[in-house]
Amino acid sequence: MTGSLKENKEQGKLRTMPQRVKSMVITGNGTNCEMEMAHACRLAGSDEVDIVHISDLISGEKRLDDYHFLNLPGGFVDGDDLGSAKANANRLLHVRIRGTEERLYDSLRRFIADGKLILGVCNGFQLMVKLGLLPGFDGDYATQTVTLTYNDSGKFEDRWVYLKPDPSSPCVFTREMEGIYLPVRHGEGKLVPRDEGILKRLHDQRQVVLQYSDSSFREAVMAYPQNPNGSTNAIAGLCNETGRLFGLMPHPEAYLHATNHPRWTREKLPEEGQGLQIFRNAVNFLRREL
Ligand SMILES: NC(=O)CC[C@H](N)C(=O)O
Repeated sequence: MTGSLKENKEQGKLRTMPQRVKSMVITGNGTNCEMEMAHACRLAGSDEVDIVHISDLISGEKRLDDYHFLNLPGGFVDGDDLGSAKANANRLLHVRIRGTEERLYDSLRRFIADGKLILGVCNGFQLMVKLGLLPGFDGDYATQTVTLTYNDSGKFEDRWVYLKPDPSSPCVFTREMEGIYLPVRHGEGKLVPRDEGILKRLHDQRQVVLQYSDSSFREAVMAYPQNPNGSTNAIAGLCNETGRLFGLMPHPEAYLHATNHPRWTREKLPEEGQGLQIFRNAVNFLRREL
């Protein structure tokens, strides 16, 4: 990380070379969107992208410290037993890295303290919430204050949704983005805060990054099917206070190219899918800031 900075300082100038951005995509135990996440990171310009099995983090073979951008993909980790991502959250919280006293969670805390970026999609968002990484009030990441639970419809929802971003949110991933159209595919996407105070704080601190909306992207919508799960205040995505941790139920890695769009043969669409901008914002931010 400091290599290029040091080299450039030695040449008597501040960094002129762009920082090399290394991305990790965690997989294993039922994750199934890791290839698409890795593809999105590569298209966004990440210099290195590794798909890493969680067992290789536990064994110490791979280290979070060696990366800048952590991707937590969608899927069915541990078969959704005990509630989506709950068992995996406990794994991260309590399992120690082999031969050390450090838990995976400790390395995650260091990753966050270093100002790096984490993106959780669907099952990855569920993991962040159950770990307390989101909304992560006051950096108290071990306390869970919101959950993602069963859709009001009582069934798995697989549809495209309209999303309204909050332009005043500190989220680095959605900068310059207006209305976004992306697919959801989940059984447990309804966001429920612990109490009214938590909900108020989420809105006051502009941590509600995305809301399910009408097709003009103007109004947040509580009604089904635009709001596919009955999520409180139509919340589809949250960031932490710094905007560097972001989780969302819809899948940005599933709309990288026009041909991913359900009506691509009938509508005139830009060649690039809207989801890619989320990854590009992350990579560009890391190049600038780290
Ligand atoms: N696509 C996903 O990541 C799904 C997450 C989780 N298995 C659910 O159904 O809610």
